[in-house]
Amino acid sequence: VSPASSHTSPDVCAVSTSPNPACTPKRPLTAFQLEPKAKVSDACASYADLDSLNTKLYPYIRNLANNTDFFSYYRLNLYDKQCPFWNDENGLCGNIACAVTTLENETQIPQIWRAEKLSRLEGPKAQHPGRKQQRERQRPLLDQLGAGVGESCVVEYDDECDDRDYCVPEDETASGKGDYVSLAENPERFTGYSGEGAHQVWEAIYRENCFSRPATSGSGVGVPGSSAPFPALSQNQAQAAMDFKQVMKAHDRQEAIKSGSPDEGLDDEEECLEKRVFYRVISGMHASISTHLCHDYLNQTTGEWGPNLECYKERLHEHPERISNLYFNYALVLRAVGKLRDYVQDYTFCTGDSEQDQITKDMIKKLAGAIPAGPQIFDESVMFTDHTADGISLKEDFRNRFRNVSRIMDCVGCDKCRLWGKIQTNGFGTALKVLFEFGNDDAGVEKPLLRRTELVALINTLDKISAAMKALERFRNMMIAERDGTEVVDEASLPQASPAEMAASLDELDDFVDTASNATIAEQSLTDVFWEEFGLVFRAWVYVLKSWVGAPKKLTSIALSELTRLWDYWLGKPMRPRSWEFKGPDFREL
Ligand SMILES: Cc1cc2nc3c(=O)[nH]c(=O)nc-3n(C[C@H](O)[C@H](O)[C@H](O)COP(=O)(O)OP(=O)(O)OC[C@H]3O[C@@H](n4cnc5c(N)ncnc54)[C@H](O)[C@@H]3O)c2cc1C
Repeated sequence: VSPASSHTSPDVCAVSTSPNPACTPKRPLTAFQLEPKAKVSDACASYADLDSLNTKLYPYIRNLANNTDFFSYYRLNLYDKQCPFWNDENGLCGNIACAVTTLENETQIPQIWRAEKLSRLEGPKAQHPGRKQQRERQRPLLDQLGAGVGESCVVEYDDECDDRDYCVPEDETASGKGDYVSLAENPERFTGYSGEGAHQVWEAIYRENCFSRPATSGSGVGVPGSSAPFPALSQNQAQAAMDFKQVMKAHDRQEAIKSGSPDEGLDDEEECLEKRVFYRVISGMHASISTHLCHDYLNQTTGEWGPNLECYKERLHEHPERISNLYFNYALVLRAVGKLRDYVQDYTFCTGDSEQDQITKDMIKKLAGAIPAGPQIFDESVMFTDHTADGISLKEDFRNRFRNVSRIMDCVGCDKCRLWGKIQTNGFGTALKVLFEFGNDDAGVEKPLLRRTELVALINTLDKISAAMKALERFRNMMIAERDGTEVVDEASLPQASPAEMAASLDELDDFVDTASNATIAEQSLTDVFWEEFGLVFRAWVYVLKSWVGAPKKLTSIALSELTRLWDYWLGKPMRPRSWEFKGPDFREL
């Protein structure tokens, strides 16, 4: 299956089973849905809500992830695990030499820019200490990460596995305890990893983990069964949900017939919310990775790092559904972090270092407290309400498949990509664990323990999505500047804070928490809607007028460009590529 065909969004069953009125029924995904006020489908907040929340939280999340010892080091087994899915013998390419080869003419570019070099981990590393050293707790990492690092915040004390995990725990094997690496020194950015190796991994992630029909469960690790639809809803609600599902299916079928594509998969009753959510998590993670690599891109001509607008256009701007999936992930992970508010109260972040422990705890408590409580952003309670006939729950199937994705990460042939791939799958796994195993805020549910690596992965995953949303904002400004021929007004680069600045940012968040705790995501009044529509119409008029005014200049440059091409042709030279194209208007430009 080619990547393109296997990755079309399985958004075929827009089931609105949600009892939460803030969750609107889902429409098929189009660019229209990226209008700021539109709700992110399957989540409960709009793009604008999430953007404004992120503007407040972003510097704070950055600080937490990058400037606390607890959250800026990660333990993982990066080198000793074999890809369990393929090897060279069966003809599929899975080794590093094969995967990291795609910069053209590697030998002619300076060593430092070569993919192999770019993909390597940097900074200090420390080996996981033995149990005896852990027990003594006096600098158990023997200063390997540097003298200034609070080691009691970084070391993960070995404990038992929990069968409610969504990921393969990093300390799974007795022999491979892994290394500690600095996340701040290994930012997620362009590495040059691409080609067959990278595609194979993405394909495996999408293909091996797509939920199959009950009768053909062979490809994944889980065993999907047939689920009874909507047993947790009242009869009327269930009927309404079924009716809605039928209407959406009929619509999708019509669309498929119109577009001439086969009706494959549309009759699959089992293709619903949870399965779509699974796809969206993966695709949103892929979109976040693409955003980071386009935003922190190496220009191999100048040797400078910076945003690459063409990369953004190709991978994201032209695929609004990918951007939508990234926003969806933000809503999901944010909701999970918000749910940790009470949990972290008694959590020990740094054994023996009460000052650092308190700072870290305060920061995460404030962050969790600033996230609107309840299902205003994401309502997990509508998921996993049904059970399969043979007792295997959809949740278990979902969990198994997620574990499989985290195993596939061992097949990534670039160290830095593997590091961030593993962290993010662990981060999403932890978010799912918190959402679906922690009960709802109260309820006396016994909460499973979260390992240090899980918390670190969760916060760093949130940091990655949050930074990706900021990068997308910057790209949007660059697009507008390119269109209008103006300069981009660049925001300050990412914050690097000292402890004093961190304390100040705590105060700022305090103010925000006060406002946020009273606020709900506001329902719009009729007047708001009127002015919003009015503004839209007005901006559309201005847009059309501007286009008319700019038309003579544009037509002249098109004519010139075509004449130059004709001249090339006349001289028998290779024709230079067209510098213009036809494009419909984009709602985001309004
Ligand atoms: C786990 C992992 C981590 C990586 N981390 C990095 C990194 O840190 N830095 C770096 O430079 N490279 C990284 N890569 C490589 C990078 O993701 C791309 O594979 C590479 O840049 C080649 O890009 P491409 O344009 O060929 O398409 P790819 O991104 O490889 O995508 C393959 C196909 O998937 C589909 N697709 C793309 N995006 C989406 C989406 N969001 N949702 C659904 N379908 C989609 C498209 O059909 C596309 O043709 C990583 C790869 C993996 C597997």
